[in-house]
Amino acid sequence: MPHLVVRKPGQMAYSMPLPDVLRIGRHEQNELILDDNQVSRQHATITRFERGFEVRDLGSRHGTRVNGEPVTTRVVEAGDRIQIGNVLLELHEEDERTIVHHQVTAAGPPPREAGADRRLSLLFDVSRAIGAMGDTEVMLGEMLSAIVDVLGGERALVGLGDASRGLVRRFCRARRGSSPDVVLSRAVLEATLGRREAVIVRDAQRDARLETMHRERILSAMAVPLGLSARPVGLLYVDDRQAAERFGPDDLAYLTALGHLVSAALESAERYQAAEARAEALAGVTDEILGKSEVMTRLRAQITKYAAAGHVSVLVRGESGSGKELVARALHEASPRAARPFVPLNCAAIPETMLESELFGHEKGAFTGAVAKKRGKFALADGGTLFLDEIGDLALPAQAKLLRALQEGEIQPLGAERTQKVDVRVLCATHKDLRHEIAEKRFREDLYYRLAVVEIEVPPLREREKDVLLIAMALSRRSASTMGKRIEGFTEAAQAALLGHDWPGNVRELRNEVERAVIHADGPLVDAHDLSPRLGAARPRPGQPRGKSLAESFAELEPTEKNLVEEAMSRAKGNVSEAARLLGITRIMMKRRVDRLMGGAGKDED
Ligand SMILES: Nc1ncnc2c1ncn2[C@@H]1O[C@H](COP(=O)(O)OP(=O)(O)OP(=O)(O)O)[C@@H](O)[C@H]1O
Repeated sequence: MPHLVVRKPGQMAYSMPLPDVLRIGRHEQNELILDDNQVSRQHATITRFERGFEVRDLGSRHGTRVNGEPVTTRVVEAGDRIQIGNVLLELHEEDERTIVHHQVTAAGPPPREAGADRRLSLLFDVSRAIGAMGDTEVMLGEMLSAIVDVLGGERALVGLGDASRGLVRRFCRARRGSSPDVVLSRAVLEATLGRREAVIVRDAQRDARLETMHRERILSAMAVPLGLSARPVGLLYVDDRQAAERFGPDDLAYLTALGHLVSAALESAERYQAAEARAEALAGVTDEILGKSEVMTRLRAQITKYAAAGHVSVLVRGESGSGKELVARALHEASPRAARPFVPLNCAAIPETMLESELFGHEKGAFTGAVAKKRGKFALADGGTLFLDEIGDLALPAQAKLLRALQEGEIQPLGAERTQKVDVRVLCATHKDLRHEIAEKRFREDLYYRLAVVEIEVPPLREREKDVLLIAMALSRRSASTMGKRIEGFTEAAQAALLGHDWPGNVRELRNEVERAVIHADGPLVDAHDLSPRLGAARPRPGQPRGKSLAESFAELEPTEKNLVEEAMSRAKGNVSEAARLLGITRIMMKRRVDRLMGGAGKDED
């Protein structure tokens, strides 16, 4: 069958069967559309006649050449090269080669033949499946079945792998009644995975080199490499054991287009899975931070957001024991620096004279007592995160040095002659109001802006009452398991005591309290008497300001009570029993209140 190999510069060469009349040009009505600015809309024709083919130029602007010569009409035969614009057309009488290799590029020819609708619908289904970002395995399975159906092959396969490892995963579908156990030919693997070429085997039995195909009795096959970037990720393959010449160059072009879609799908699935794994890892990090209250949910979201910006300084504010360090650790662990060290330093716990050496390190003999060289926290945290707790307690001279280190991105150990570059993310925490400290000239404003690029506020436990029992429950289970005990929960009295306390020491105090209670508990439930006596006090009423005695608060209820009693008496037109009914209390209780609050103004109907 005579056919034409079409070679466009920088694109995949392909071949097409020659019809009786082939119109060539830029216009869509042509059988061979060449999108090339040197090609006229109706450029030339190739027409079959008895003894061969004739090329005719249709008055094109840039002309038609055969074997380099400009022509108006010319009889052409196998081996002739027709130049139209920048495109070279080669005429072949028979398919001399059984294997046609093609360079793979993004473009392929439009399939123009019967069955185009089914092909289009397969393309549509595949692209839709990819858009849906569903299960990749299901998508591949469906696509392979459709390839078998649409291209008329026997078996279709997606193999994942590369030239060095071979195929590490396979997905295969076969026509009904055929086995999907495909043994791939080495020639196919070398072409697709090794050289990244598409390959078509038109009649394997005519090529003695294709040993595996002979053995497996495969007659026709096609394969295209998968992978959009330079990295090959596998191949898409289809074969047939019943017929030679099952596939033509158009089929190969079509398979190439499908291969591009599958490659895109595989690459986005890979990115999607990596993103999911990262999100899961992040969730694991913030899971450590217990609490389901709205503020804690917001806090976890902030951590995830700020962690991603792996260089931004964060100031964590909150009362002592509220979880500031826990937040800082989560910020580190969820950040791209997670594999590098997290180095904490409590600025309040280090004597002022030692602070500089703690932060920046010192050389041997830098000062009295410096008997050996020491690396500072900055150097230890290189590539990772330095957590400066109680930053509000840092003395002014140390603040100046810290600012310089942050500005320059380098440190100078005490006694060292040279500075050294460090890549450190600094996270800070404080229970102090740094703006107040700035106003009092105890904290440098420029350092504050450097450290507090973003701020996270950890709320005190008393403001997230919802979390108290939840955290107590989780921590009690944790403590119990380390002590080899079983704790199922807290009695109602114990719960009331936990909720009644206002936790000035925050979660740290709650953790200590729970540990203590678990030690004391005899059964599976922690009771009120297992808790420390200071938690035994009755629960303050909601909204009761902290620090007031119960008696004081109770006294504050009197005006409200008086208003309600007067209102009820007025509506009941002075009838005590009726007023009592309105307030839902007994007549005697009402009478007492009327006497006390209204000076016995009510009518007594008795
Ligand atoms: N939301 C929480 N979930 C679970 N444990 C918590 C939570 N908040 C704090 N903790 C625990 O409470 C203890 C104190 O927390 P952390 O040291 O982070 O507080 P802090 O605010 O940094 O305290 P300080 O200011 O005194 O250094 C730690 O054991 C920590 O694990």
